Amino acid sequence: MAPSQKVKAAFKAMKDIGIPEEKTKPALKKLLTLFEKNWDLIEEENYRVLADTIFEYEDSEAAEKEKKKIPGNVDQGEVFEEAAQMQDEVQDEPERPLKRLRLKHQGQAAPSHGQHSPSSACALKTPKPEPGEPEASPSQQVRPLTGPPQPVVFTRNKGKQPVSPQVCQKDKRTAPERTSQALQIKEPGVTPRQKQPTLIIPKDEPFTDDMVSLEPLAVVRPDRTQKEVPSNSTNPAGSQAECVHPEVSKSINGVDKGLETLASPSSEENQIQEADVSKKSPANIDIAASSLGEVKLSLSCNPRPEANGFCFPDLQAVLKKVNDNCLTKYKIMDPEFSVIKVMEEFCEYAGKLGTKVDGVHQERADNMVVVMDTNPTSASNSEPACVQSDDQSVEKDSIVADLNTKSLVVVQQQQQLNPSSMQILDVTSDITRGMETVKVSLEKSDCDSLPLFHYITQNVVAHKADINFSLAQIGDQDCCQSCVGDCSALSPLCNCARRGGGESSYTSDGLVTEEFLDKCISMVQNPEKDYLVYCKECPLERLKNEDPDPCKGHLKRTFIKECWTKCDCNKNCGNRVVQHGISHELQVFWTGEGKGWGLRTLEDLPKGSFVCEYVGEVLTSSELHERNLRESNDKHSYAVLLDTEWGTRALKEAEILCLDATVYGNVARFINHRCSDANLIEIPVEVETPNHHYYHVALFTTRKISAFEELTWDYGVDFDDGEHHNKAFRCLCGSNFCRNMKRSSRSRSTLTLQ
Ligand SMILES: C[S@@+](CC[C@H](N)C(=O)[O-])C[C@H]1O[C@@H](n2cnc3c(N)ncnc32)[C@H](O)[C@@H]1O
Repeated sequence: MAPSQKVKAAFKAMKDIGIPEEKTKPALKKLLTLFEKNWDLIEEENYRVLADTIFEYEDSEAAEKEKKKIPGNVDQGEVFEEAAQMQDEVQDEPERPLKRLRLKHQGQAAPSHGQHSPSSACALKTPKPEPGEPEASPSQQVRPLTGPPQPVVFTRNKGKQPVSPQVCQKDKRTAPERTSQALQIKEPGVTPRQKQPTLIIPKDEPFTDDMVSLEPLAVVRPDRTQKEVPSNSTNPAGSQAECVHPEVSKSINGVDKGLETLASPSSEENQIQEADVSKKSPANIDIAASSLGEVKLSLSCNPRPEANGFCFPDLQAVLKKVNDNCLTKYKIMDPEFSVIKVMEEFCEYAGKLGTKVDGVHQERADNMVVVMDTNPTSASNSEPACVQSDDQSVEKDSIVADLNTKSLVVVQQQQQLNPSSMQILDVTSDITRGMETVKVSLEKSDCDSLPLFHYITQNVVAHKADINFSLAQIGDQDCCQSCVGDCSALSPLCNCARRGGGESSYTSDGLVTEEFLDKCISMVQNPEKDYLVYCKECPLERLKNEDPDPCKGHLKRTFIKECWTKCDCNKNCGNRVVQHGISHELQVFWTGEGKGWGLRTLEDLPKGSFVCEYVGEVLTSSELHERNLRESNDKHSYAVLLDTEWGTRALKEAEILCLDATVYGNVARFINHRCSDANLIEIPVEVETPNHHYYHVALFTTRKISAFEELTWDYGVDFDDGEHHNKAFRCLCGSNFCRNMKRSSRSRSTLTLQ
């Protein structure tokens, strides 16, 4: 062929692959000079060397342009756009395969694609088709690419051998998987003998659930103008034998929406918290966490700027170097120190701080106190019949009575309470942990010293307290089976309402009637008058002394009888108040008056309002006595004595019941004492029992109370009873009628804080 025809043929070959004449011309000139017009060399492999030369010109032009760009101004979006563009080019420009082929020569990203093109300089192996891997057919010229740009790894072409991309060794997928991702690019006009190389683009790492559920917490990126670097591999340092994938960080990818980003300040903006660090930073650190506790820590190590390529060195060697460095640099004395241990600790603390207990994250510890799930009494006693209505499961077999939600629950002892099982309680918002229908907040100050206790909403029976009862015990006279609707509005009164002294105890507003209330107040304030009964041999005195003192007298109280399960009236009947629980906003606060914590109302309360029940463990007076002997050092006392059927017969100690709110209690355990003119009064309320052996201690307002007033209750403490094993506190109630100052010889009330 004449030289002019050879030139024409060269132009045509280039034109076929989309290269215009003006680009071909200088390259061809250069080659003719270089090869001394040896056209064979130029024509070889369908003018391969010519195409390469043209691309080299192109690339050096692009490199020139790159140099003019200001480094560091590339954002993640751009990076991705460019990377995605590169993929698009693979898809959209099959007519320019040689450009891709040329990349493998360099082992680096083409400057025209920016510094973000994935590449590796250490991929030197000749391609080995995977066993069973079918060769891509010409029809597979373009494969649809999804997701981030993937690395294409090439073997270096020495001399004039056809170059082929090599599947990275890291790609351990099965042959069929790879096949489906294979991309063959056919150069136009290529004869079978001149078969073009097949570009095999490694598939994405298998897309697993854990990847989906990971979201970057923080992306610490150094200079983005630096080259994307390969991630880890355990190749020996300096080995050029194997290549590694330049990973495309999922954090850059910006996928995985809707996943938990713990450290992200804003969930609206792509949930990536990004910290720019010095351009000289040697690493990218991505930390991603899922709500399942998985944490993915991704370190991308940037090679030194002068590096021409990068292969990850021996991981052990790196770890050793870091360990040694830490030991000296941070003056760590422990020779056992290791970076891996630090990472384990990272996981440990992430687990601890991220663990939800009772729906509350532990990291919100500022506002929390730890409630220790312990009950020394229960733990020290192996009696099987313990009652617990806290959030522990209830064994049906052991329920003594079929009770409604607000009544006593008797269950088999579930387990010994373990002091190590801690509960986190967000006490500032609600010390009841949602157990009451209203929140009981805690004023934030000094909440650390809030005593540890189990919040319960109804009494629980301790070991020996004998309060077995059943529906069968409730006779027709003890309930209202023919009532419909609201019993408090009935005339004549129903059986239940009448039991409160012939008058209805409640108004239609759910307040204790004025008359009933005044009677109760008078009873407590002037007990000597009419309401005391005396035992021949007082069991309480017997507990204190073998040679008992004479009975000091017990109040003969007036009870409220509420309708209950066996009654046919409406569940919202006006004769059901206490059983519905707390309905006013209350707050536990630090009194700062030497009395410790106290309770106050956050809303105005009219006279006769039900505030709360005094709830605790039901135990016998002898059990309480033993308990007090054992734990005599407690700062505060939380036990009250229940009245019983005093005067009707000789009572045994086991029949006298007490409520102890030391370990299990409700908000009432914070109510402080005030002598005589307290703004609350306790009224015994009969709900599920037809007798007065066991009942509910309900606290009602004695007058109108303004919001933020402290709620107080006259415990009926006899400050002169020096013989009592549990010394009464020095009263700081501030009342003009304080018995502690006057040392009055008032008789001991039947409801006495022990
Ligand atoms: C049922 S607790 C009341 C809540 C208690 N203030 C607290 O911080 O847990 C009863 C204890 O509170 C203290 N207390 C109650 N009223 C008091 C008063 N008027 N003067 C001094 N201390 C009082 C006593 O230590 C008493 O044993």
